[in-house]
Amino acid sequence: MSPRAPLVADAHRPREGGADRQAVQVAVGVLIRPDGSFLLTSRPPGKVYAGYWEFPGGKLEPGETVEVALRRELREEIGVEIGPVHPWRVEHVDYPHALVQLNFCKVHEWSGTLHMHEGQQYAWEQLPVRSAPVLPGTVPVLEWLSAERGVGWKP
Ligand SMILES: Nc1nc2c([nH]c(=O)n2[C@@H]2O[C@H](COP(=O)(O)OP(=O)(O)OP(=O)(O)O)[C@@H](O)[C@H]2O)c(=O)[nH]1
Repeated sequence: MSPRAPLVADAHRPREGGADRQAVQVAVGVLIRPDGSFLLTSRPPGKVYAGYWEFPGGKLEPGETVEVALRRELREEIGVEIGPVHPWRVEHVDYPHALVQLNFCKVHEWSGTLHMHEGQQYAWEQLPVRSAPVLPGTVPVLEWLSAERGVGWKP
């Protein structure tokens, strides 16, 4: 099966790194509470798409697996130690600033108290989400969750 074509964000803007740039690997956590609510965080000031809402996570460092990177990112960014990591979906997004491969993982167990170490905001969300705007690469995840839950919702 051929890989799905990347989602293209801000198509009118030039692509940094040219057309054949390598995908940057990103580990992303979908933290889900027993009542089905899930955690969204806002991108910190100073980063691309600052203020946009996303699932917490970040880029893999050299030699890291997705799981190792996710554990590190969630410890660093939101102050929790996560339990089992369940790989869920992979998505490519072609942004002006980078081509990214988003490795979404579900997480149902964690310890520690949420603490936003980078000045983010957070929200435990249900569908349809109230937080806005949502990062382009995050929108499909909300559609997948809607489909899984049988909730008719389009952004
Ligand atoms: N964490 C996260 N990143 C996402 C999501 N959707 C999405 O397109 N991305 C993209 O994936 C990339 C993640 O990079 P990042 O800047 O958050 O990673 P990082 O924390 O390692 O940043 P830094 O080390 O550059 O400061 C960004 O290009 C971001 O736009 C999402 O739901 N969560």
